[in-house]
Amino acid sequence: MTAKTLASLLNNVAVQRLIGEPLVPVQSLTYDSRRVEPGSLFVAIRGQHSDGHQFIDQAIARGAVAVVVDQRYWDERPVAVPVVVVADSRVALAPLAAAFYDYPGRELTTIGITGTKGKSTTTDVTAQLLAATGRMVGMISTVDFQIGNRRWPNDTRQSTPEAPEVQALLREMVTAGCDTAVIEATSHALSPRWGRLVGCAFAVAVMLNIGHEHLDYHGTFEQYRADKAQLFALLGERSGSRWAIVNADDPNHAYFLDAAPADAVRLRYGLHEPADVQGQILHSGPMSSVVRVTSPWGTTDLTVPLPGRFNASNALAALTVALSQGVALEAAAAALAGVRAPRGRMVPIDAGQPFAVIVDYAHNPDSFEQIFAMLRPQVQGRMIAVFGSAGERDVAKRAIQGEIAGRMCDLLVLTDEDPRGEDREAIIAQIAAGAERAGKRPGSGYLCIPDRAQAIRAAMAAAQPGDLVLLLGKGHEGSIIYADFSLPWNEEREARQALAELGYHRSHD
Ligand SMILES: CC(=O)N[C@H]1[C@@H](OP(=O)(O)OP(=O)(O)OC[C@H]2O[C@@H](n3ccc(=O)[nH]c3=O)[C@H](O)[C@@H]2O)O[C@H](CO)[C@@H](O)[C@@H]1O[C@H](C)C(=O)N[C@@H](C)C(=O)N[C@H](CCC(=O)O)C(=O)O
Repeated sequence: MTAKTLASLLNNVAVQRLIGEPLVPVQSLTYDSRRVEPGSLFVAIRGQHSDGHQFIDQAIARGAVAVVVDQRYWDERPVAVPVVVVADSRVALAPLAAAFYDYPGRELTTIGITGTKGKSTTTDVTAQLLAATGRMVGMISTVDFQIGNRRWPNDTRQSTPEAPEVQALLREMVTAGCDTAVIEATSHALSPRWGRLVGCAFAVAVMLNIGHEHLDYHGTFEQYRADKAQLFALLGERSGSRWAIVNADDPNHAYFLDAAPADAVRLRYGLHEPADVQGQILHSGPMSSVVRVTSPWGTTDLTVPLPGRFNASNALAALTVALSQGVALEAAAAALAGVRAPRGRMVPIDAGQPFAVIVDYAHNPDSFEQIFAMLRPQVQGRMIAVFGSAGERDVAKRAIQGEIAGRMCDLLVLTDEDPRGEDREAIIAQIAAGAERAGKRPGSGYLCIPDRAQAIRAAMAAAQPGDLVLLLGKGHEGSIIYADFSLPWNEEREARQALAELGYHRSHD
């Protein structure tokens, strides 16, 4: 980026005082002193573990040309470079970043997707759908980042990264020729306490569903809902057309529509309640579903190559976004039939075998409950689950996972997840204790096979036509961590390999 003056970055920032030269040129922007380079503006943030204000000297030593401090935490100590005192430095980060990167969101059709469940999948599916129908798409999701044809894993440990990362990615998208950005918008990111997505100039806001989650952060359900609804308020940053898209099946949908600017186009999609884009499930299986869609743009039958009714709803959300952006219904339906699940998220593995295989990242009691409850009604045969539990992490959950899986599945194959420094057999024994509580017995109800490759093979060998084999807990992760080494791992590839060994080779799923 070309240098900007400090003063030119402060337009939408609640500045209380500016001490020193306002026209100092700024070459980069960071909230981490360890990433400061000569010419950086360092934004000091008080966090949960440390206070960025303590690293101001370190930042200046590394070449920071100015600092932004939070009036609540700055001790007024003299600083050798210009200082901007703001009301809340965490909140200042997004407007600073948007200004620094020259508001790239305004040059894109920015699409924000929020909800409690299904954000990553819907973000990915929407990006795939728009790309397949001719858009040049960028994406920011928990699993991957994408700019045009380039895709790489999101290693930030955040679903919605901090504002400087978001704005830098959006600028890269513009430079690469993208016209559209699909952004997974978490409640943390949207919360006015953080406001990471301020400045994105959203053209489309999508609400998938609202459950009770993250109440430790938001305090109450009402606050959680209000924080998520910020996405719809952010449509107000956009000049020109904007769309507010909600799931009519969620009882909170009207609340979200109310948060959107009065002139935003409002669209509801739904499988059950009356909606503009109305879906009716004609068939729903463990690996795919067929949905009849009736909409102002016409009627068609949609093949959704993703497991579960829940994904039929997510697909309708993606379809509604595409329709709002002028994609013809038939073209959108054809593109949807070819989408893939994001890496490790409910990925059906179809090599032509007579039983279903799904790879998913589910690795805690909550996600176990959900995935089993969702898939159970769709499985004619038995449900076989392969999973483990992480070493050196939450010990209490192991037996609970075993108990839930024992209650809801027919056969469990207990194996390694990431044993780390712990005894792998001991972890498995703790899971097995939970399975025993649910009435499972070794041999008939559960098998203990620490070697994950062998465990997958044992599950496949046990599967009969109509059964479902669920491979859980690894998802997109690229390794199994042991005490002294990491075993490179690719669950999808391992599943395909195991199926190939049984004689099932079809690869174009
Ligand atoms: C728990 C939490 O909210 N953590 C966030 C927080 O970290 P923290 O409070 O621990 O930061 P800290 O270590 O105390 O440091 C405070 C400040 O000093 C800086 N620092 C620190 C050390 C140093 O040498 N120099 C320096 O400048 C840090 O860069 C930081 O700016 O501040 C960091 C910088 O802003 C965030 O990156 C970090 O997000 C972490 C990675 C995180 O996990 N956040 C979660 C809560 C999150 O954002 N989740 C949402 C939703 C997830 C969901 O829906 O499931 C998401 O969008 O991912």
